[in-house]
Amino acid sequence: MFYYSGSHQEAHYLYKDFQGRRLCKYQGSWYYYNTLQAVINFHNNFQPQETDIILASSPKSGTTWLKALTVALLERSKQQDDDPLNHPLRSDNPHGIVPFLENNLYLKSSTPDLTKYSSSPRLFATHMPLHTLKEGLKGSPCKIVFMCRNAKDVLISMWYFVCKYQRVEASRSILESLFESLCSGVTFYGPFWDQVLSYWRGSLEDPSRVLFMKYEEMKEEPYAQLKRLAEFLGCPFTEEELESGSVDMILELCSLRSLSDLEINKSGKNVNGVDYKFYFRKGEVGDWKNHLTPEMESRIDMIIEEKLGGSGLSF
Ligand SMILES: Nc1ncnc2c1ncn2[C@@H]1O[C@H](COP(=O)(O)OS(=O)(=O)O)[C@@H](OP(=O)(O)O)[C@H]1O
Repeated sequence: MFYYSGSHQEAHYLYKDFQGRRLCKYQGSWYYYNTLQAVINFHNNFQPQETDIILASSPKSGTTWLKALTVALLERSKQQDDDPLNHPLRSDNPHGIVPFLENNLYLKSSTPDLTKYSSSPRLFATHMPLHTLKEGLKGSPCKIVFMCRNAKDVLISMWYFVCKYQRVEASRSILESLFESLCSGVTFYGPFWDQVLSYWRGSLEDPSRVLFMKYEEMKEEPYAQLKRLAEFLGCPFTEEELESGSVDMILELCSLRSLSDLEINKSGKNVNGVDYKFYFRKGEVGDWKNHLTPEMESRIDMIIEEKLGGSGLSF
């Protein structure tokens, strides 16, 4: 058992993930040890600004897409020239532009280059649940956007990602291990349901501060959802922009096909050495139907009913 003495909270090494890596529980969520250290660093060192924007999500829920869309929205007022080739999304992956708050590489630095969006508003991302995020924000009223995705598609997306990253075949046994972890709640940043519910409730309590978005709705009605995001962030599209097709241009720039076609996303890597191309796959709703057995489907459905029933949130 591991006791984290630098905090009033206890963190226990209680479980191992499907690869045998130890996970510690902290404030109700499971972290690898190095991420837990980064969360503590965030709590201790982060200096929020009121205008900061935090993009939150569960892993494999559309984080890359949300980052790209938000960068593109904010870039409208920052672009110094009209040359589309100078757009930051053409020379860097969204993960290179919007750093995670729980990233030791940034937060341990004595002169932290926290974000390429270092002028107001700064942009950050996180997979932490809302209560853990709020502790580091220290009462700052910054805006938080959460992207949620159907748990079954998240599972399949994670399966493919992990296998590509580990350079192993996407076998049924790995899928079954990930499935068991999802159901037991012992997943990196999990339990999935608790994390999603924290933001769902936060958005109901304070809709001007927490925007709850769904990957499936983004796919279904991208135009309306992008306008919704822009309005929430305080940078709505003007009539002129709407007439000139600005919404569609941003959606096209941030589409999976356009982003994954860029050289940076074909050959680049993130600060942890992960190939950027691994962040792009099919981007489909319902791909789980091709992979989960009826038994797996009904077990997840039962857990969703048990955990989310009565909350008003459904997938
Ligand atoms: N631009 C864009 N549009 C739509 N969908 C996209 C986009 N970029 C990435 N994706 C799909 O999102 C899945 C990866 O999730 P994340 O970006 O949350 O991954 S991560 O948590 O940041 O590692 C993964 O989903 P799956 O295809 O189902 O695996 C990606 O393909």
